[in-house]
Amino acid sequence: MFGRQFIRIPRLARGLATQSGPITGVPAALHLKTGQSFHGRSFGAPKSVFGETVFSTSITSYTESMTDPSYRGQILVFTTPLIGNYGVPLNKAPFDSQDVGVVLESLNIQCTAVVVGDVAEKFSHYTAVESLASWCQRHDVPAITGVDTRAITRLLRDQGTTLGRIAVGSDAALPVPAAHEFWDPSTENLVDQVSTKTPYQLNAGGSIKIAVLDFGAKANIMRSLVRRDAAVTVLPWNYDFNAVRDQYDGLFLTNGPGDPAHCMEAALNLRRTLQEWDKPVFGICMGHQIIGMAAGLDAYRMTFGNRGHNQPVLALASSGSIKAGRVYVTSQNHQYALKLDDPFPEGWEPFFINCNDSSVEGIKSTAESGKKVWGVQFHPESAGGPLDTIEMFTDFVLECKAHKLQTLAANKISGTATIEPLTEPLAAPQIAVQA
Ligand SMILES: NC(=O)CC[C@H](N)C(=O)O
Repeated sequence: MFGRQFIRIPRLARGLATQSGPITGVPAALHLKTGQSFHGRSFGAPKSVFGETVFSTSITSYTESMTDPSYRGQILVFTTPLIGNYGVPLNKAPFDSQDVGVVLESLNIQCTAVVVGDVAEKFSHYTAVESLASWCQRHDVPAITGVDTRAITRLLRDQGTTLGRIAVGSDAALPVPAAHEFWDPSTENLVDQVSTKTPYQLNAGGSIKIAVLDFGAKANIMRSLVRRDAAVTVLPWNYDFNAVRDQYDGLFLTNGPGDPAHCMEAALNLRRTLQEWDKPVFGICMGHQIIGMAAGLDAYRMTFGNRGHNQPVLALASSGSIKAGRVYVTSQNHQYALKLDDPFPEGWEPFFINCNDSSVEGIKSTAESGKKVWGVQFHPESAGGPLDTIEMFTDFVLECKAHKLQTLAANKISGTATIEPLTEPLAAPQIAVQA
């Protein structure tokens, strides 16, 4: 009914559109450990890889998702059928006090491979410098198009996250490998592969000092702290923060890939911190799981992880900008969760719960505990949005400032320090959602 003339691209858009890198036409397949195969064409690196097959329901931000270190070891299936239409930006920013050296979430593609229904062969965006295909090829990441991602998603939604293989070229015609041949990324400490090896600083002149334990941080977490005038010191995931904690006004624990059980060392260090130190602590995703483990909760592997930018969570308690009884739409990427123990460990309470599957989405220290500790399973800073909970960063920074002021005032009374004036109120965060 709709002839070609009705979907013609206007002249201007045609001018902006750029040819993609080559879609090779080489055969490729997704093989699942459960025996199913999906056949399509390769548009990425000409090699075969194993990984954990997961799906994301995000409609935008394929570039942010693919550079999120939490996707390490995973074959990422996008449920949105057309991927690649706005290309890939130049992933470099000045490494200075205002930014963290990258435009996306990290410098490299972090997922093991991508699976899309229909890769865009032309792209158009004012920041784009290359196509999704050429980006994958340059980063040696296999990618497959022309498969029924709806069927794959329905399968994963029924049987849960499944180990898989992207087979490219002649491998695509081979039968599904034997079960024991599939590589299981959860057996490895992936955090150790993506965490910084040496400490580094951002925005050294900031008005409060935050230590960040890096489990595989998304760059937008650092930006969200720096934009609120925090001086940020990024430490390796297993750094013993207790040795340096007196220098800081707050502690932040980032997201990160894989099974949190591999990071028990960090949870035990944190347990001591929480017992002996009363400054604010905030954790996101893996960081939230580590806080929970330090508090005595168990983490478990979910059959169906949550990945996408449309996960609704219900606040069970009020704190700062968060109001009990409200539902917030959040960005998520996780396979593990904290158990909803009843009763919760003393001094702790559930903060958020997922509206779809009732999993724990956040915990916090109780008012009676005298502590200021929060962990959330979702990503308040999500670069692809939504930003419903972004003000949790402001809450954290303000709590760090308030604690600093109280300590200085107490020391002044005891004659051991002078009071530094608080800097002017925090400017409204300037968060630009990247295309
Ligand atoms: N984004 C994250 O930090 C993920 C946490 C953990 N790797 C999980 O899958 O649950």
